[in-house]
Amino acid sequence: MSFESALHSMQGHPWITLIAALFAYTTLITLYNLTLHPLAKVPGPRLWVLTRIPYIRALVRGTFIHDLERLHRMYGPVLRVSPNEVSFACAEAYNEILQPRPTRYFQKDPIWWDSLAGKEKWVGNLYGAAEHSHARRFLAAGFTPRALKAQEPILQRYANLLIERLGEKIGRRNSVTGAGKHGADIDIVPWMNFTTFDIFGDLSFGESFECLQETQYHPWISMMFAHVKVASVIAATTFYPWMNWALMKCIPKSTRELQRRHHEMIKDKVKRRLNWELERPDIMSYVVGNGSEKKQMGGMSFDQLSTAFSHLAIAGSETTATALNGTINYLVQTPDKLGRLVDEIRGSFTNMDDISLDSLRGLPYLNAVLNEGLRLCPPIPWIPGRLAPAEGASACGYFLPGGTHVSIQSYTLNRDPKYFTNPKSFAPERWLPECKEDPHSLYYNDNLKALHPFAAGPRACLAQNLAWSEMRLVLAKLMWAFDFSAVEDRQVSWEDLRTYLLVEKVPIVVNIKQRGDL
Ligand code: HEM
Repeated sequence: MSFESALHSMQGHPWITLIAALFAYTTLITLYNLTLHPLAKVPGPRLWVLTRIPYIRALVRGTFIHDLERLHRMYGPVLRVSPNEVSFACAEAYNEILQPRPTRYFQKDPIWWDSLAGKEKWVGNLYGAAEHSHARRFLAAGFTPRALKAQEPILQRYANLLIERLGEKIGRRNSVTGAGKHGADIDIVPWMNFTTFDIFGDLSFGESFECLQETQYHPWISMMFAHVKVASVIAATTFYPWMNWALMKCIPKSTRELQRRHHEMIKDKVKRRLNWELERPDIMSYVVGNGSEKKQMGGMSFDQLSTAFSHLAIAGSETTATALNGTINYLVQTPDKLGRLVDEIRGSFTNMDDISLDSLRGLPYLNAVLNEGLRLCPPIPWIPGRLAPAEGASACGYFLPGGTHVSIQSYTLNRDPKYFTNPKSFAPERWLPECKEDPHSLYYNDNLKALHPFAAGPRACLAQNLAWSEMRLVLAKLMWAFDFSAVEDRQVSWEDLRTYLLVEKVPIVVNIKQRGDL
């Protein structure tokens, strides 16, 4: 049959025509994506290159970082993960993508950042360079080393409260079970979150979330955790507007109402804080001024200020808590490292009250342990959502046409043997200065500069000083006051945890007892 007669016989059969047209379209798109597309030379698995479905499936199932690690190991550090998205697992990407040049600015991708943060803008999702740096300047003053020094009493108060409450819990458990010197098996995950949320609440609103006091999550925090999982699904579907529309329709009215009420609660907290006449060197004071010297709120409206602080609460608490959870989980599974850390802390201080932020900065093993914890358990395991500039740009040797979606896989990179010897082992020693000076050291060739848990460039984490201070203080006081050990049959493998933008919460149960020698 000739082509004309085939066409002729289709007339009067609209379904056949439709199916043939779809088939022809799909074949052309497939051929284009594989051969003529500007990203055709970037390696990647066929199914991912041709459609976004495997990508969305991985996000929804929480296996994204593990799937991408596996694919990067197969295809290399630059990977095409959908028709128009490239994932990078090479250290240069932090510089080439996150450090803007006059002719090259990878802006944040609204697909990701609007779904994560909502339409109301704050520093995390202001896309233009100028508006972002304006907003960041106002907040940054509250996170400088000088500001932190003034905030230290607040950090100390909650670290001490954590030790007190844990001590009570161990005591109560022992009196019930009669376990005495065996201590108690405790899930540390909520405890780390209680502490970091309470610190952030006090530093921002002048009132904690009372988690340590009540030994339970504030309902607002539970809702935020649930939202992060949902946001990951929402972000995944935003690539297909119809899918996103359908999903949004499925969100029950009651959930929207809950969100609205919680937003109102944050507004109330901000309102109360704004009415203070007290001089107080907290984060909010740098934005709104102190006492009678109220400023212009950094040019922000009241709603913007509330939105900013409601996002900061999660950016600033969940991340630090995850790093601590992951680090303690690795520590109890490596008793020799745990012992060395305990010796360093207990050998450096006579009283717990002597432990100060200044003194902790100089403890080499503590800092090495935390760097290693951040390497293996990065609280933000991948830097999602950047867009190649309209004129296109190169990164890690590949040209990316304008509008290409890009991301950096920190989790994959941190476990790459090219950068770290025995990459899956928890080895704080690699961070000690003596390893870098001794060519016989196992870790001499490690590329420590490949680690960027706080990202890089003008949008790098605004509060690295605060995060480091909290992590050092909480870990040091825990090690000073208690003896930790693993609980048989309750060990968690960090590599098995699912990730929905943030790492899933599973109980990390460890044995804690009052230190015996006090
Ligand atoms: C261990 C703890 C923390 C880690 C690993 C961490 C990591 C990061 C990373 C990777 C980014 C960049 C995200 C991106 O651009 O895609 C970021 C941004 C940010 N972080 Fe953190 N963070 C931590 C703690 C905190 C704390 C305690 C706060 C505040 C109280 C905070 C506030 C912010 C803010 C405001 C941004 C956005 C900065 C901007 O867009 O200019 N973070 N953080």
